[in-house]
Amino acid sequence: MTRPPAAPRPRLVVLDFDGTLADSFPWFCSVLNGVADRYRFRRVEAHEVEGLRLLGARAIVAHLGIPRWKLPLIARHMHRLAARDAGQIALFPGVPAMLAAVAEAGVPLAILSSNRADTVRRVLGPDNADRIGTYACGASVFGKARRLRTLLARTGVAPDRALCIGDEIRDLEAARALGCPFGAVAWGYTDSGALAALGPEHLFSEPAEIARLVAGEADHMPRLAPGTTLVPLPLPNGS
Ligand SMILES: O=C(O)COP(=O)(O)O
Repeated sequence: MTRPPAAPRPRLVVLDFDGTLADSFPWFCSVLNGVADRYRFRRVEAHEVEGLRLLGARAIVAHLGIPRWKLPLIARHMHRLAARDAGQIALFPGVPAMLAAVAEAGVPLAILSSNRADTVRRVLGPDNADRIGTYACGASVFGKARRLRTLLARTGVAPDRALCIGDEIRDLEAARALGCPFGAVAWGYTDSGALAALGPEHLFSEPAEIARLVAGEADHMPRLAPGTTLVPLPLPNGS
């Protein structure tokens, strides 16, 4: 049996932050119900968490009964709390080595996050932060596609050579909207089976796999079926 040809090496790796590089889900759960009380949306009981990890952000927002107009206020408050608590949030094991290996392979790194750039840099620490060429931070919850479009335009990288990596369905949707390949990580906020069901080009089970793929050593990664083409989706309104 012949193997599918290895994908061309990416010219840019675009990383999500929370749930992809930063292990912030325990912190997120610890502050969520306080934010729910303050902004009057549904509290989340411990037994609901696994079910919510199967859903995309739109479905979670609907489940919590959050009206669209409140979302930017809630996100801004959450990001203030994250800035306050940045010292409690750690990177996933293997992330610093992955960033170093990708940088060593000569492939530029960008971060595309809804979180604030100052918080992202603090959690990364100075050595890791210096490896990131571009910070596209502060995207609205559903505004990542627009940020990604700007990032691609600024860097001049063709969408099919920009490998986007994230842990949420909205990360995958942003990549698809621009026609970028997407690698889902199995260690983040969204359940890995729910991400796999959407047919990401790659599914990573540990950060070292990202480095191996980018360095061109891994043509065994799960891929879309041969013949599947990436069709850019229209950008959702307001994103
Ligand atoms: O802080 C958030 O709202 C989520 O951040 P992310 O975009 O890095 O996942």
